[in-house]
Amino acid sequence: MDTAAVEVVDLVKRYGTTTAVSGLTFSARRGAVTALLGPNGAGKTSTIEICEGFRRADGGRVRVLGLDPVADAGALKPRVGVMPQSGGVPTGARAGEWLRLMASFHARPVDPGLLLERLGLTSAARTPFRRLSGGQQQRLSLACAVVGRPELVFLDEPTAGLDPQARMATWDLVSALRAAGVAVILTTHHMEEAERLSDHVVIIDRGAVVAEGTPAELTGSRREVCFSTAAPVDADALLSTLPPGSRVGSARAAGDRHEYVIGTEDPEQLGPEFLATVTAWCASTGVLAEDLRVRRRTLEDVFLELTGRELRES
Ligand SMILES: Nc1ncnc2c1ncn2[C@@H]1O[C@H](COP(=O)(O)OP(=O)(O)OP(=O)(O)O)[C@@H](O)[C@H]1O
Repeated sequence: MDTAAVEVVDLVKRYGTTTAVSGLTFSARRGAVTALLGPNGAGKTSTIEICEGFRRADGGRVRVLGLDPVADAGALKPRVGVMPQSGGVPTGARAGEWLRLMASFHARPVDPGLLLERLGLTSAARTPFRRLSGGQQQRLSLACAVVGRPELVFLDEPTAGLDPQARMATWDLVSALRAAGVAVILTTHHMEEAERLSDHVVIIDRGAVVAEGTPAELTGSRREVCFSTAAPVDADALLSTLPPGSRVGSARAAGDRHEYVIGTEDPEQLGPEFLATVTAWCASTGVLAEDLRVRRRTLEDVFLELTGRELRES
């Protein structure tokens, strides 16, 4: 079948006078990871909860596996896994027992013991949900979402608050789901998570899509030269020694340092010679460029350029 896993067209969601989602359109392919990336309050959870059938839209059209998430909820339930941002498990339920119960509702579940092991939860199998750490609760919730071998899973902020090891385990599981042909839709405000995991990134701000594409399409596979100095430098003078199309991406004071980002319009231009020209100019003007490096443009940079604001929480 060729239909998208999820199709959202002109979605609108209001809470009283707040418009949380205002005309949002995107689609997510089967067998691919789609990330909804945006800052807090961008409308990601509202969107995903409408797709899950938990909330009703005030406008627009949503199809999940070709069906209506509210009218066809019964048909979708066994085919779709949901990991909410929090909750979903009774506080007194023991982790292992709850997961086995969830598995029993499905015709061909994953072995709950293996899933617990994979997510580092084996030693917590007999612990009631309320006694699990926040990270363990999240991983149990993820296990519940995938135990029934769904065709599509929604993961709302799956790694928020996880330690690096648990985050890796979650990322590995998402990659394995994708390899098994599952469509994964996740929300995140971590650009690294979106970049590392996703085939398709939908950048959302104030309830609407501001850009979308593969991580490489969005960042343009661009590189930039960054460095910092103790005193301000004449960036225009530096630019005059660089090839046409070079530009100062940013020049700003950060504490008692001055930080510079130099880029090019044509990604091919930023090679070894470009870097040598920067360092030669620094040498000729007596500037010590500290923390000098060539880095790839990130989704964070893209978001900043598009909205003038930072993606990360302050
Ligand atoms: N139940 C609700 N009642 C009133 N306002 C709400 C409700 N849920 C969300 N909002 C508001 O709608 C906007 C979008 O919220 P939403 O949770 O969808 O964004 P988000 O991108 O998922 O943010 P976060 O990363 O913080 O979860 C915010 O301004 C939020 O305060």
